[in-house]
Amino acid sequence: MPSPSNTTQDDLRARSIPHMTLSTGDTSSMTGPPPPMPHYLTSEGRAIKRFAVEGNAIFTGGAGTLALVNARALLEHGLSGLALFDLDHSKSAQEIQALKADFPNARVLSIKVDATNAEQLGSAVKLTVSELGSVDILCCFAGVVGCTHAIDMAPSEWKSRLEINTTGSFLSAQAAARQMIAQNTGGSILFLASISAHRTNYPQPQAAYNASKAALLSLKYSLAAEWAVHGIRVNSVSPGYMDTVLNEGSGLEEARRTWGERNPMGRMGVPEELTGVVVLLCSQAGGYVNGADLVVDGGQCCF
Ligand SMILES: NC(=O)c1ccc[n+]([C@@H]2O[C@H](COP(=O)([O-])OP(=O)(O)OC[C@H]3O[C@@H](n4cnc5c(N)ncnc54)[C@H](O)[C@@H]3O)[C@@H](O)[C@H]2O)c1
Ligand SMILES: OC[C@@H](O)C(O)[C@H](O)CO
Repeated sequence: MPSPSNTTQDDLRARSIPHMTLSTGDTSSMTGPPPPMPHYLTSEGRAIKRFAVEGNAIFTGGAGTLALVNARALLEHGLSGLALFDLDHSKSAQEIQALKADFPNARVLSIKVDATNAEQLGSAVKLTVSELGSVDILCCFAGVVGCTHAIDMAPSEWKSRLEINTTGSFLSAQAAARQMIAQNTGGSILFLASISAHRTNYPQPQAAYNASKAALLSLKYSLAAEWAVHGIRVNSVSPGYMDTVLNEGSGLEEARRTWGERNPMGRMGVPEELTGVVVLLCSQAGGYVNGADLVVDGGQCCF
């Protein structure tokens, strides 16, 4: 595994734009030919489907509602192989069987992995590579929410939200990026942030969840900057209130009504409404999107 310990930001920048120095405005500083255009921008490549998804993808939280809907969308756009990492696949066994039946030409794996455990992640990435051949896309969907007033929150609850939502996403990205760098193929990494990273939710109190998701917005900048030199893009998606099990349950009936009323479109989102940006970020159409966060919330953040 390459060791980044002696690599500075300047080294990385020099390697990523080797054709020019870092002085501004003076075109005489161009010292060589510009790098070749990515193949999908060449005249030959323009004919290809820009929203085609190539290679193999890992989804953490892979038995969750949003993960399964978005994994299906990637398969519909050409994904070759899929590895669903989750603590518990039993609750979604039927949906996973349906994916396998609907895409008989794709390989679909379910692997029990705790996304907060670096060792388990490393082993699961190795298993994915031995079964599918490569890791080209990582979508970090593992996440947990909880509604507790900050004043009452136990340290254990605070730590648990950050451990799964933030640390888990970082460790998953690190494990996948190590593999992508070893392959020398580049790749796309996606964090599931939330509008909770941008705004405080109303009416439910969820300070720990919000902080854990806001950290992902910062993390994707750092990783996008560090790993672009390896052809790895790192972005995030911030959904608003989507109608999934995460937002069901006793005590949330009133909140669900409020979320709809405070949305310019007057409703929560349905999981399929997230797939457009996920396909974009995982396909060549998103080839120059790096370090970005795309909000999909029906306008909830307008107010
Ligand atoms: N549903 C929404 O409205 C909404 C909005 C914004 C962001 N999100 C985010 O989207 C992601 C998916 O949400 P969802 O609605 O599909 O929820 P979900 O509960 O259906 O899916 C989450 C999955 O993560 C898994 N998981 C939890 N901890 C894990 C761990 N340590 N290791 C591996 N897997 C683990 C769970 O088993 C579950 O299958 C979450 O990160 C959530 O915070 C959801
Ligand atoms: O902010 C929207 C989501 O992150 C989340 O679904 C919600 O806040 C959980 O109650």
